Amino acid sequence: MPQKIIEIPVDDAPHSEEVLYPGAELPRLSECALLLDIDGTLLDLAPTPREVWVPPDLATSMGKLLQRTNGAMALVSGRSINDIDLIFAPMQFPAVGGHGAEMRLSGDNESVASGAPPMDKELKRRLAAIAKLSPGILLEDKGYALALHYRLAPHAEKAIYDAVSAIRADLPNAPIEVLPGKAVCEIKPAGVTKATGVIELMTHEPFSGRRPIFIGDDVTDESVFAIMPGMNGLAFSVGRRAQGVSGHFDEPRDVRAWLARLLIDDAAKSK
Ligand SMILES: O=P(O)(O)OC[C@H]1O[C@H](O[C@H]2O[C@H](CO)[C@@H](O)[C@H](O)[C@H]2O)[C@H](O)[C@@H](O)[C@@H]1O
Ligand SMILES: [Mg+2]
Repeated sequence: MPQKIIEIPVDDAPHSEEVLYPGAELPRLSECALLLDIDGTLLDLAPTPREVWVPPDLATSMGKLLQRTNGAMALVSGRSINDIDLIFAPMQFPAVGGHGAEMRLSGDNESVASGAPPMDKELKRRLAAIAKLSPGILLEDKGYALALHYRLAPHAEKAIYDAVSAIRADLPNAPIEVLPGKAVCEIKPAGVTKATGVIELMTHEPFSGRRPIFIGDDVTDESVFAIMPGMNGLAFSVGRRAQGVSGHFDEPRDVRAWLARLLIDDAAKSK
C-alpha cells in the first residue's frame, strides 16, 4: 500500500495517523507547475553525492509528468544543473540549480541562465583547503559555489564551520553565504535562494499562470515553502513536518509512489 501524505493539523501536534491523499484536491496536471527537490525528496540520501540512484520507475514517472504538465515540471535543487543532468541522464528537465544560482526553462534547451559569477579563485582555494582537516571530507565544486560534505566524517562538522567562519571574518565583503545542509556546509553566492529561483521560473512559460506544487526536505527548501501561499501554491515537506506546509511525506519512496499515483488519478480525471 503506498504511503500517503500525513495531515498536519497544527505544527506541534503529535504525529497524526490520519492519511491524507490530496489527489482529489489538486488541479489537473495541465494546470500545475510541479517543482521537485532532488536529494532527500525524489532520491534516497546516499553516503556521497555521486552514489545516488534514480529508480527506473521514478525516471518513467518524471518523463510522463513532464509531458502531462506540458513541460511545467522542474527540479529545484542545490545541485548544479550540470550535475542534475548527469544524475538523470539521458533525460534532461527544466531546473533551478545551485540553490537558485542557475535556471533552465526546458530540458530541450541547452542554455542555462546563471545568476551568479564563478567564485573567486583565491577564496575557493582557501575554502577547499578545509577538506584537509580530516579524511572523509568531500569537496563538491559547483563553479559559483563550493560544498564541504562531512557525511563520512561527522566528527569534522564543527571544525569545518569554524574554519569557514574564520575565512569569512577575514573577507567580510566576499559576496557569499553559508548554507547548512544535510551533513554538508555549502558556501554559495549571496542573495540567491531556491525561492528567488522559483519566483523567476514562475514568470516564464510554461510555468506562468500555473498553480505551483513544491516538495522539499531540507532547510534550504523552507524559503520555497514560505512563498507557496502567496502564489496560490501547495508545499509538502519530506521527513519532517516543516512550518507552513500542507502535508508531509515520511520518505522519498512515499514521494515517488505519490507521483506515480498522481499520473493515474490525472488520467482518470480526463476520462
Ligand atoms: O536541494 P537538493 O536537491 O536536495 O540538493 C541538496 C544537496 O544534495 C546533495 O548533497 C546531499 O545528498 C548527498 C547524496 O544523498 C549526500 O551524500 C549529502 O550528504 C547531502 O548533503 C548535493 O551533493 C548538494 O550539492 C546539494 O546542495
Ligand atoms: Mg533536498
